[in-house]
Amino acid sequence: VTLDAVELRVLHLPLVSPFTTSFGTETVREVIVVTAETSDGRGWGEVVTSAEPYYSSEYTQGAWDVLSRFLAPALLERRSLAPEEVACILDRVVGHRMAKAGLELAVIDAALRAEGRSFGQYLGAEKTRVPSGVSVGIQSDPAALVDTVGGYLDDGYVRIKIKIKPGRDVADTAAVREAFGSIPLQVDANSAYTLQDAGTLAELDRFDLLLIEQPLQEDDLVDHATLAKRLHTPVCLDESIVSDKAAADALALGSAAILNIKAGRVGGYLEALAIHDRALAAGIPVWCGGMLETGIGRAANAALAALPGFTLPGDISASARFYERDIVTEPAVLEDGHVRVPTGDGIGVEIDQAALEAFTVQRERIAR
Ligand SMILES: O=C(O)CCC(=O)N[C@@H](C(=O)O)c1ccccc1
Repeated sequence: VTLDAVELRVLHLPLVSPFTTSFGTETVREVIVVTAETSDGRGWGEVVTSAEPYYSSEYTQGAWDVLSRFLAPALLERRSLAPEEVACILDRVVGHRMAKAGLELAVIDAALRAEGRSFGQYLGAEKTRVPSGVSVGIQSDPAALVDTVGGYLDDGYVRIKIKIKPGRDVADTAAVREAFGSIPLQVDANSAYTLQDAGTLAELDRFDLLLIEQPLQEDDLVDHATLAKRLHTPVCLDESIVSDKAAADALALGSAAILNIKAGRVGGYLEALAIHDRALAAGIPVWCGGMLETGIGRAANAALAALPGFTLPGDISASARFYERDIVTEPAVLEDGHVRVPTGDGIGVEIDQAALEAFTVQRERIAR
């Protein structure tokens, strides 16, 4: 494609309910939508940063700055480029993986729409729908957690993930097990523990969990391997897996038995595909993580989750789990516990321009 301009928009999307994790509470999702304007038409991508750098070092205004001053200009300098070249062209910039991922998806989407090819077909998707897991934030107390989980089970979600942190872990997990029996259940600590908490984490072994996600810090690959030897519950990594190289190191060290793959966290869907292929070859199950995506990222994630190595339900919930109004004309819906893989050209969703305008709080167009 020949890239003529890149448009950046910061959106503020109100969440239907506060979302609390071990690093804080979000009530409004601040996200960047990237539009690639090419000679063959437009494509869309999404930067999955939060307003604050609490999940990782990236945050929305930082992503905005690096996209505006470095990443978009680097692509615009090229007369024409193939989507597969984007990561390499942006490699000069260190880090800023979520920003890079959003820009890469917009270019891929534009190229595929022009070719009349779906993102699922491009990645090698093998399913037409994917099982939908739901991520449940930390609630006011275990009883409230049970109520919230009950609601999502009634909606049909096939897997429950609850957030935990020190003091809100064993009792909460016990309450969910007590109320709902042997439903597929996993916990996500978002790095809230240290090796000293191994005893507490070992208490979770009695709940027959699918996995415990990211108990320690992002750069604790060796400590996660040490912890894994003391737990029966499989350790899954999220924040630590920032690239295919990090995935290789984590598997070599025994830091993780399962991987959560998020295209934004690793720098793009092509890097995510490489990690999928590596895990598949190693017999390591993977699942698709979520970053409260709008319909743009949600559609792309559904295609990614349809690859053969994604054998565990991902955090691909219905759009309505987070948003009253999405920015695509066909928000993801839950049908019999599954979300459809879009079959249209590119990521297979159309932008609801009115909604996009309504939620836009900042906009910039960077032309060649
Ligand atoms: O279903 C979703 O989109 C949210 C899944 C989820 O829990 N995301 C968590 C995470 O740690 O994975 C998150 C929330 C906010 C910001 C970053 C990450």
